[in-house]
Amino acid sequence: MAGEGALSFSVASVVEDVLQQHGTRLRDLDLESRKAEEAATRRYEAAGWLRKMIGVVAAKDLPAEPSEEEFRLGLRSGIILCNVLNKVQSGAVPKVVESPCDAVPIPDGAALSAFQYFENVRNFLVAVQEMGFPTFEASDLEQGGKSARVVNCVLAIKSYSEWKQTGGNGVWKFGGNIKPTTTLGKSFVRKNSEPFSNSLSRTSSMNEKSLNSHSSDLESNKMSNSGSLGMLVRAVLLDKKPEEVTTVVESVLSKVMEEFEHRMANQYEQMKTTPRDMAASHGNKSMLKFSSVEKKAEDKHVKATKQEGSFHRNYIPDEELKNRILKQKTIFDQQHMDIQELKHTLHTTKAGMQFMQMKFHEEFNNLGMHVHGLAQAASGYHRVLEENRKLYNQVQDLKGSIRVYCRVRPFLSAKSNYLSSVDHVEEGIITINTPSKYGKGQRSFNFNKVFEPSATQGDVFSDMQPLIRSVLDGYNVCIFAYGQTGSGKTFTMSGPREITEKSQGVNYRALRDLFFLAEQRKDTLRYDVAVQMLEIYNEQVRDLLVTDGSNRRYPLAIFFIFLPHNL
Ligand SMILES: Nc1ncnc2c1ncn2[C@@H]1O[C@H](COP(=O)(O)OP(=O)(O)OP(=O)(O)O)[C@@H](O)[C@H]1O
Repeated sequence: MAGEGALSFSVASVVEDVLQQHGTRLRDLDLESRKAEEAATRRYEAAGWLRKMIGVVAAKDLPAEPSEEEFRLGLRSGIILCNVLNKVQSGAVPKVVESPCDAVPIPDGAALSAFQYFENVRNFLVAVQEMGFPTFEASDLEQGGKSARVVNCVLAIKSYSEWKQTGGNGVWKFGGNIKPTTTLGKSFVRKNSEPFSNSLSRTSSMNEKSLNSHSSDLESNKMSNSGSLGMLVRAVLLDKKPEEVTTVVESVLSKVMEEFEHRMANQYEQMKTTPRDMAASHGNKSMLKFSSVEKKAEDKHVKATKQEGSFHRNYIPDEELKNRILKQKTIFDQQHMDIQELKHTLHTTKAGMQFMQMKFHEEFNNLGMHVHGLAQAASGYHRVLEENRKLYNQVQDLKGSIRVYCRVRPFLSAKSNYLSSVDHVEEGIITINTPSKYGKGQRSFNFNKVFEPSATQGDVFSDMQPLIRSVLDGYNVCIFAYGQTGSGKTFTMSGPREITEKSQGVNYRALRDLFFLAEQRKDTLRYDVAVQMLEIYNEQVRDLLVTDGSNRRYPLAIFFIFLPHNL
């Protein structure tokens, strides 16, 4: 269809232009003879088709190639026309009056009976008009020289019949008009259809030219153009010298090519415009139902066709248009499905988020309750701890604010054979053998605890250790050693000359415990540690940690010792 549309321009008019350029005798050409030839071709086609439709016998009055007069006489009874129309559209003419004396030919020029005239031809014309075909006047069959409109009407019926035989797909077109598939509306009737009448008077207006050149159907137009073109070419070449023929032919061909390209460009532009219009209407209202969009596109197309009467509009391929609409519908449906799927996903995600938010709040509340419980437990723990400390220190008090321990130093290696004055040790009581003038005597002394010579440094410190904790709880504690020279005071408090971890005395062990406990409690308590070291010797007190090098001694009279006591 597109190809036909592109090539459907009047080739004759193009040739005409070329001939005018070459100064030929175009104006002298016999236009009338050309018209007559064209009319004859169309008439033969109409007659041939009518004969074919009703059979040679029934069409005996209509020759295969009738003159204009033979054509008129063959059809004026209306019988052939009515029968053919009924074959094309069953029951189109309800009643057909056959000739009263069929065997007797009707004399030329003899008028038919009024009965036949009005019944057949009028019924035929009414039916034709109702079906939307180009019609003619009944008098056209009574007067000579008016058969062109009759021919046009017959060819229109022929075109419709062929369209129906091919399946009746899409819309039926004839002479630039669109005929609906179901009903044939009166709005498509054209009464003054002179085929190819203006093929040689080419105008600058594309629309006018289209209307003129397509007043008959496309096929007949092609044939007419072919015949006309042949005549033109022959006429031109007859009075041309042989050397001029090449130039003229070249000009004709180049002009035809130029016109062809021009028409192709126009056709292409229109094909681009139509989908763009549809796309615009689809794009702006993409969410509307497709049916309404389709209807709008159809309406727009029909309106444009009616208003503009553009030939090219009619040649927009219907199948291609349908395919495009179907394709766009498929894309639209797919996008609609995608949107639905996205909506579903969004809904699911939203529900998931809400569920997670609810869970989060639930767990956050649980955590808060748990933390609250822990805080209460911690508060209780601190109360219990405080109670524990009090009880602990009370135990230390009960053990005695002043405790006196006795440690018996073992014999030094050089005096290992000596006899010990200690008789025995029992439950904090040490019994000493004391010589007297009355014989050997014994004296016993009570202590909080008596450490025998076998007691280790660790054994001695184990009884001091609870007091170290009381220091960190705010109690004052004093631990000192008392005894004669060489009895082991330094050994007990510090250790031997070479100190190991095992031989460390009370001072090292007490300080280690103090720092260990301070480290344990660093999250809740902070301790400041200060050291002072004094020597009391020969009734003199000496500061052992002075850093200025002085060796000052203080009289013992001003020195007081405060014993550890519960504050
Ligand atoms: N429990 C003990 N086990 C083994 N050796 C000990 C013990 N106690 C003391 N000694 C040893 O006895 C010696 C004297 O001890 P130490 O120097 O401690 O006595 P001291 O009381 O400090 O004397 P001073 O008052 O003269 O300073 C040292 O050689 C020490 O190693």
